[in-house]
Amino acid sequence: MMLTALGLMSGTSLDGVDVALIETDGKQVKAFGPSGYRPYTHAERNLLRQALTEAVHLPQRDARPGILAEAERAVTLAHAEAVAAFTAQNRMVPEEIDIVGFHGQTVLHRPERRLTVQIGDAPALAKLIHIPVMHDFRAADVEAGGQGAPFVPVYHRALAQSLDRDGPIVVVNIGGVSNITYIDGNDALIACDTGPGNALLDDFMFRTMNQAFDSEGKFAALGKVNEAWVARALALPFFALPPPKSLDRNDFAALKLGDVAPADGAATLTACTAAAIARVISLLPKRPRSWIVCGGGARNLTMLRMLRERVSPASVEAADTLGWSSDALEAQAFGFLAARGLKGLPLSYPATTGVPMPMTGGVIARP
Ligand SMILES: Nc1ncnc2c1ncn2[C@@H]1O[C@H](COP(=O)(O)OP(=O)(O)OP(=O)(O)O)[C@@H](O)[C@H]1O
Ligand SMILES: CC(=O)N[C@H]1[C@@H]2OC[C@@H](O2)[C@@H](O)[C@@H]1O[C@H](C)C(=O)O
Repeated sequence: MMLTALGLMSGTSLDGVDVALIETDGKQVKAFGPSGYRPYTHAERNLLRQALTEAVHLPQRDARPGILAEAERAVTLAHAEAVAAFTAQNRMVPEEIDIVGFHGQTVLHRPERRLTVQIGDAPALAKLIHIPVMHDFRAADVEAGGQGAPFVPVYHRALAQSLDRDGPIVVVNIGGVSNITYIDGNDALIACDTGPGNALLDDFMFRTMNQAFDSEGKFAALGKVNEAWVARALALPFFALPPPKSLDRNDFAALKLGDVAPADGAATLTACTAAAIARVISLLPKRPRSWIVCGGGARNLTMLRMLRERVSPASVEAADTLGWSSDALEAQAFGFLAARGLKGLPLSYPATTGVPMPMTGGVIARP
């Protein structure tokens, strides 16, 4: 049975809520619907940054001490507004949407402690938008000993099935953190986080240039890469670990550039992200022939160039050039995952998160 699923994603970049509609049976994507975006206000972004700091000490996933309760209310309301604006703009009524996939906002990710925390009140959201809401996608996986991330690989696989090209293919998501899905026919689905995405670069641009990000990678294009610094960063043990593996947004926050010219710093951090993605090649069964890039990093032309240089002679394309949506892809993925969760299909596998057996997940809150 085909479902109309609305995915809601608030990623580690803390920029806003992505909304996307898809029609799917949880196996194939019948159609992409419209998508939308509700940016966080400055106040909300600050609140989320504080929540991330406070979450470091969380003992369990349902605890909301201090500012976390306020941050959770803000996340829930921002998502309710995002859905209301989306349905109004597309002249839809709640009855036309079968299920909402609500990722929430990750504030802490510590799979080694069997702990991953996404804030957002799904029962409250369901009541506000009058649609059943699936949430807590990562919890069952982490409880069973999995990494709890990445979760988009099953969606990457569904999209890649419609492509007519020789494998292996890698789909790369460059968000706050970067992750990859390796697809080689029906035989292999391997996934992991690869290292930093845009988060270190965004934080650096904010500190040195008072800008939220390096638009199109124009600033990094003016700088010189400190290759020795990149090589030292990539010597950290995480990069040599085989997949599956995952990261918290702030796992590399201690990587400091020291005293550098801002453009050189931006170039070096951009190169670090590209090099960390390319580093995964030696951990995969075969050398990928084709790289498809999605997430906000796909708009960073310097990032794409640096990745191209490092994975050559394989091709590197932005997902949009294939008719996929770089921006809406993760939100679509959580709509797709909600449909899979409703049907009891696996969301994660031993080779995507390290969970001992294919695992379904998600919890439903009804209005
Ligand atoms: N035009 C652009 N030029 C360069 N970089 C951009 C552009 N637009 C967005 N980005 C980068 O992409 C980031 C947002 O990416 P995205 O929305 O994929 O992240 P996310 O979903 O929050 O993260 P994650 O995948 O880690 O959950 C921005 O913070 C910025 O660094
Ligand atoms: C714990 C968590 O929220 N992880 C995010 C983060 O952002 C990118 C990368 O790290 C990925 O593992 C994951 O998001 C995507 C949507 C995923 O689960 O596939």
